[in-house]
Amino acid sequence: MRHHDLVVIGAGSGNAVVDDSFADLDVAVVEERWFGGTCLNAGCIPSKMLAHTAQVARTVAEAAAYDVDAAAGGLRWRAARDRVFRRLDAERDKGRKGRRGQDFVTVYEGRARFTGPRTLRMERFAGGPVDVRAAQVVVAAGGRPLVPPAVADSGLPYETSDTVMRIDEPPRRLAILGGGYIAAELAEVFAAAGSAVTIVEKEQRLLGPQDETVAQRFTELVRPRYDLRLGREVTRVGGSPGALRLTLDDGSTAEADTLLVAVGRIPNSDRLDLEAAGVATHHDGRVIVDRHQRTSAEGVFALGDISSPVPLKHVANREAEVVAHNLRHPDDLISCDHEQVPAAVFTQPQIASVGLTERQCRDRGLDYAAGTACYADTAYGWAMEDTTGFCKVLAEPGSGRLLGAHLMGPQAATLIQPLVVALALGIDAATLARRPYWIHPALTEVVDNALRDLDR
Ligand SMILES: Cc1cc2nc3c(=O)[nH]c(=O)nc-3n(C[C@H](O)[C@H](O)[C@H](O)COP(=O)(O)OP(=O)(O)OC[C@H]3O[C@@H](n4cnc5c(N)ncnc54)[C@H](O)[C@@H]3O)c2cc1C
Ligand SMILES: NC(=O)c1ccc[n+]([C@@H]2O[C@H](COP(=O)([O-])OP(=O)(O)OC[C@H]3O[C@@H](n4cnc5c(N)ncnc54)[C@H](O)[C@@H]3O)[C@@H](O)[C@H]2O)c1
Repeated sequence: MRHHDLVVIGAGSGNAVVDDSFADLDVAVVEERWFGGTCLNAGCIPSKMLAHTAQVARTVAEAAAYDVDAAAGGLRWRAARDRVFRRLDAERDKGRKGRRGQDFVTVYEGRARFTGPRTLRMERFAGGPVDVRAAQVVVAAGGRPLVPPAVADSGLPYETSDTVMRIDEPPRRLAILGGGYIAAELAEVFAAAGSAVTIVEKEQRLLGPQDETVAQRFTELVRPRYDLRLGREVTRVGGSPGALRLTLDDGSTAEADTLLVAVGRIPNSDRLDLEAAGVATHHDGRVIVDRHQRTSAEGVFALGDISSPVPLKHVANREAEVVAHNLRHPDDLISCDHEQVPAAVFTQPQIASVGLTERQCRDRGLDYAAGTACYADTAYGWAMEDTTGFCKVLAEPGSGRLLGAHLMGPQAATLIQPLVVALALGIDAATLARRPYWIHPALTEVVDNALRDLDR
């Protein structure tokens, strides 16, 4: 049996664990699909590159609002897709080649599964299986799209975020199952590319877990753009490939050429024979880790979507830093928390949040105040002719301790960062508003105004 000092399962965020400080060890990385993982190949990065492209198309289409004459020629899908994936596929290949070129790293291309405590079988695509034993293992195998039985059992074709961004033509009619992150972002991409979009979401609002004002206003803003079927689920997928007929739970129907399934993701823990390794999981399939990212099995760590309560890339990256340190420093372990993780939805308008929502404040019985400000009341908001953007800041009355912040509007994902820093460092609302200067007339004034609104 082959021995390695360290085996990393999954070359997404797991790949970031291994740097030159591991060069004195015998390291193995096993990857069954694509170097760079979901983020690079089918997630954050292509979706944002396409979302930005959609935004450019929309800016051109709305240029008249700024007294600019522009000919809206539409989005050339194939060209945009090829531009995006030419770059990203090259990055993937560079990452793979770089790893293969390191003499302290063995790359296994294939699927890993446990056969016992810290022992694994590498089912290689070429060359047959290899059994290995490792002193330490990092499980970073991520997750995959969840496909409900009504779709899976239909025998009809469907797309997921793994495939839809690489299709040859935008569908004339796209139905999206789910109204969360992926639906919100990719609906805009395909609408800009010319698709008529129907969204079927089981809750009454899109982006339900967002702060209630955000979810409500976003849903209303996009209502004229899409055929929204809210509070509905699909009970049957019928028709034929390219001419699908979705039957919803109220008996209504929706016709589509293509169905995109975006109802959440599940961890890949069920494909690793974790029981053999003594690695325990939560009921939802996530690997159980302590705050040092250690699993229930000695010498086995986990990180990213396979274990995280917050399946986002910046969280996976932070966890990878923690694991990289802890592998090398067993007597000086570091940890990460998931308390105040910011998140953004890259839609038009953008959405960003950190900390508690108003509902969470109420559910926890917290006394809180809300300060709000509109983009339309700032000079740069005037420049942008913005009429819908806002910032809401939640704080403890008296102390001004920040509890949460929610923005919807242009550049929200960037504007929220001072609030993220303040929450992380325990800076109260009044200090954040009054101590630093806020550049005039930048969009950041909407954040300053929301903080000052808490005093009124
Ligand atoms: C469409 C989309 C958009 C997103 N946008 C954002 C965003 O804007 N911002 C953000 O923060 N997050 C975003 N995310 C989430 C983000 O992509 C994930 O949180 C992140 O990629 C998780 O990293 P990971 O390393 O845990 O998993 P992954 O990146 O999925 O990596 C896991 C790797 O393990 C491999 N693997 C799995 N099982 C095995 C096995 N048995 N043997 C060998 N290899 C295996 C897989 O092939 C994969 O390459 C998005 C996700 C999607 C789907
Ligand atoms: N900008 C970002 O950070 C970003 C972008 C895309 C994806 N992601 C990550 O990927 C994950 C997966 O994204 P997602 O959009 O698939 O999941 P999601 O959890 O964001 O949204 C899923 C939606 O589907 C609905 N739903 C569930 N079952 C349904 C059913 N049977 N019928 C109709 N609706 C149903 C849910 O109510 C929910 O609104 C996200 O949770 C996030 O972690 C992040």
